[in-house]
Amino acid sequence: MDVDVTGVGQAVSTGTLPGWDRVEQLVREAYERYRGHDDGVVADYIPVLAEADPAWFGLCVAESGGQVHGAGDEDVEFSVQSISKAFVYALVCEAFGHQDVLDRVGVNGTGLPFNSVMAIELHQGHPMNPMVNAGALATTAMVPGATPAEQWEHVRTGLSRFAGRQLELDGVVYRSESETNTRNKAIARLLQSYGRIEADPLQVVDVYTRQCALRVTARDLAVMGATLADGGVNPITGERVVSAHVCRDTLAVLAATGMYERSGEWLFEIGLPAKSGVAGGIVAVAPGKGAIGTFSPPLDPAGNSVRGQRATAYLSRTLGLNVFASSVHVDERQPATEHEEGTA
Ligand SMILES: NC(=O)CC[C@H](N)C(=O)O
Repeated sequence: MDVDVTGVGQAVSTGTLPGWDRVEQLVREAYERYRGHDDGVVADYIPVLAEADPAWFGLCVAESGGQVHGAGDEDVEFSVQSISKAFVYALVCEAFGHQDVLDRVGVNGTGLPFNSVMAIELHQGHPMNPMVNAGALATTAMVPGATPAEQWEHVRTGLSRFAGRQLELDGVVYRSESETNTRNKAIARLLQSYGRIEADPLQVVDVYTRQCALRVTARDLAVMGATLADGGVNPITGERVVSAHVCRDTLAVLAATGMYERSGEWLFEIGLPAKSGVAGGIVAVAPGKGAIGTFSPPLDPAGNSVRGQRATAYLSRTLGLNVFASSVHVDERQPATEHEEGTA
């Protein structure tokens, strides 16, 4: 609803920050601004990911009220990869309460790459947080289900409820990663050796590999993120997926660790809990307001999409989303951040 709250005949959207009344325009602007940027490298350690078109670029903003605004390749499907870690973590917290997961997995950054084995050794087998592979494997091991097939179904239906549509496995990505994921198998065995997982490590890796191969779009990511922003209620379907408490905990973990070893810089500049995946997706969540989903395959050395980071930084500033900003006004004079300029 638009009402005149300015007294001078200017319509302002209610219940949101000033930038939201031109969100449609800003999404298009972000697309135009970054579509020509071609820095970054498409991931190839999962062989099939190397076939992605480096020009793909889609973005989408989903508001808590259910409005969705997209641009570019917003409906191109890609594998969710590590972004699944955030939502599986939420599902496991919903099932067991966060304390159990906190004790087993932790919430502190490792300062090391997402697939680091050294990080596990440095912390006596503690996986440290659910957003690196060790912690994600320990989290997936906790997913409810009597068999790996039941656990996989719990993950697939759970992530589908976040997205508000049935998500499907990308069989090609699943097989490609299954044939090459010796490192994740080693990480799972290492966790087993430290008594951190009791289930069969290879079966845990298999469920984890499937969860990473679920197909999503930038639009799905925006809706999934907006469900976390909304305290666990999907803004499109109206379904409660997880509790508000679980959302709060998940967003705190994302703020601390979601962008790998660049999480501190990201939070400092962009001020939003976020999660990235090596296929090129990023979801960034503005609690109580909505979420931004982006997709573009070329990555920086930490594994975060280059165009996705820049577009999210731009939208965070222009929509006034930084969670640490005290003002409810979007400061037009606020300079562009290094992430937007590509100098970060
Ligand atoms: N950062 C990522 O997206 C990594 C996910 C990938 N499936 C892996 O385990 O290596």
